[in-house]
Amino acid sequence: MKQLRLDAVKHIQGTVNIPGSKSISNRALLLATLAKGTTTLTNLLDADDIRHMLKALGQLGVEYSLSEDNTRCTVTGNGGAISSESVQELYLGNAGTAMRPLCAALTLGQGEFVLTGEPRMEERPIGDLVDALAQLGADVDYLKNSCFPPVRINATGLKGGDVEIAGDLSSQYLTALLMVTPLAQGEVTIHIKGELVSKPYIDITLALMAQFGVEVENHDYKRFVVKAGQEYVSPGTVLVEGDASSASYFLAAGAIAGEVKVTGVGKLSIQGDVKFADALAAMGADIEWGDDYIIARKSALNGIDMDMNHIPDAAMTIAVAALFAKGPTRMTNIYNWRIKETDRLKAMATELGKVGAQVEEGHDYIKVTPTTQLISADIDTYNDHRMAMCFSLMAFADCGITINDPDCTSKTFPGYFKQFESLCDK
Ligand SMILES: O=C(O)C1=C[C@@H](OP(=O)(O)O)[C@@H](O)[C@H](O)C1
Ligand SMILES: C=C(OP(=O)(O)O)C(=O)O
Repeated sequence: MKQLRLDAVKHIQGTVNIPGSKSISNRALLLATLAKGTTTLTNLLDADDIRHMLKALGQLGVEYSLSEDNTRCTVTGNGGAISSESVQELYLGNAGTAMRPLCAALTLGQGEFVLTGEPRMEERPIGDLVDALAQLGADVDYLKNSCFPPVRINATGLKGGDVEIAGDLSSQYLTALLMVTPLAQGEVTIHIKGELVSKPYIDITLALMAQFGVEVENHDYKRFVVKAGQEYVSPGTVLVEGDASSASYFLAAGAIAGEVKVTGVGKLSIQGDVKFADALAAMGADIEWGDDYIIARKSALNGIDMDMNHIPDAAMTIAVAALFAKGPTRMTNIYNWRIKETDRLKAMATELGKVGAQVEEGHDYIKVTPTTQLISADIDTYNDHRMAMCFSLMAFADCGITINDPDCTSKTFPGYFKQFESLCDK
C-alpha cells in the first residue's frame, strides 16, 4: 500500500483556487442531459465521481465533448428522458451523486438499466428512494441485497401523484426525486417522512433546477410541489463553483497555522458547506468573506459544541481541527456519517485515538478532547477521500503524520496533497 509521509510544518500561506463542486458538477451534468438545448459547464470537477457520471451518460448515448483538462464540458441535451433499446449496465463506483440521481432519472424513459458500484456502494442504502419511485409507478428491483445497490430498472415512465419519502438517512434520495419529477406525467407532491437531514443540499438541487428553468414549491422542507408540464431548458452555460467541502481543509489549515485564501467559493455560494467557515469562526478563527473567496487566518482556537447536520462533509474537518483547539469539541446530529464512504464516526474515532486524542463515539455524535502530546501514526483512510484530506492537518503537529493510501482523494480531489504541500513552508 502506498503511504504519504507529511513531516511537521509550522506555517501555511497562500491562495488556492478550489476545483469544481462535486455536488454541482453531477447535478448540472444530469440536468443538461435532460434539458432542451446545449449546455456548457465550466470549472467542472475532474475527479472519479464525475468520471463515473460522464462515462454512464456516454454509455447511454448522451453526446458531450470535454476539454483536454476535463474541466469544460459541452452537453447536447436530450430534451427529456433517456431511453435505451439494449440493456445498459452502468458502473458508478462509490459516487452517491451519480447512483441516486441516475436511479431516479432512468425510470423516466423506456428500457432496462442495471446500476452497479464498488463494494462499499453495495452497503450504502437506496431503499428509501426506490420506495418513493415505486409510488410513482417505477419498477426497480434489487439484484443482491434488499434496499441496496446493485439495482435493475425496468423503465416505463413515471406518473404523477402524491409520494412519501423518508428524509432521515440522506438528502440525496429527495434530490434524486426532485430532479426527475418535473418530467413525470402529472403534478407530483412530495411529502417528507421524518426530519430531513443535510437540508442545504436540497437548496443546491433547487438552485440548479431553477437555472434550468424549473420551479418547485418548497413548503418548509416538509412538502414539495412540482407542477406538471415543466421542462428543463439549457441556460447556455453553467459555472461550477469551487467545492466548499474541499475548501474546508485549506481553511482549517489557515486557521491553525497561518493564512489561506480559497477562491471560487464565497458568500454568494449555493453550497451549504460554506457554513464550515462559520463553524471555524465559532472556534475562534479569523475569517474574512468575499463574494467568491474566503480567507482563514490563524487565531487561538477553542472547542465547540455544535449540531453539524447542515455540514455533514465539512464537519469531518472540524473533528481533526479540534486537535488544535483548547478544550473538547462535540459534534452532534451526524448519524449519517455511518453510511457514507465508510462508517465515518467509527473511522474518525479510531484514527483520532491513534494520534493521542481522547474520543467519545456516540450513535450520532463524536466528542474529541485534544491532547498537548499529539503522536504521529499511520492513518488508515478506509478508501474515504475525506479521512485522507482531514488528517493532512496533523502536519501542523510537531510529530507530523503518515497517510495510508493517499490516492483515495481521487474521488473528489485528485491533486489535494500536491496543493496542500505546495502551500506549506518547509
Ligand atoms: O447531494 C449531494 O450532493 C450530497 C449530499 C450529502 O449526502 P447526504 O444527504 O447523504 O448527507 C453529502 O454528504 C454528499 O457528499 C453530497
Ligand atoms: C458522502 C460523500 O459522497 P457521496 O456523494 O458518494 O455520498 C462525500 O463526498 O463525502
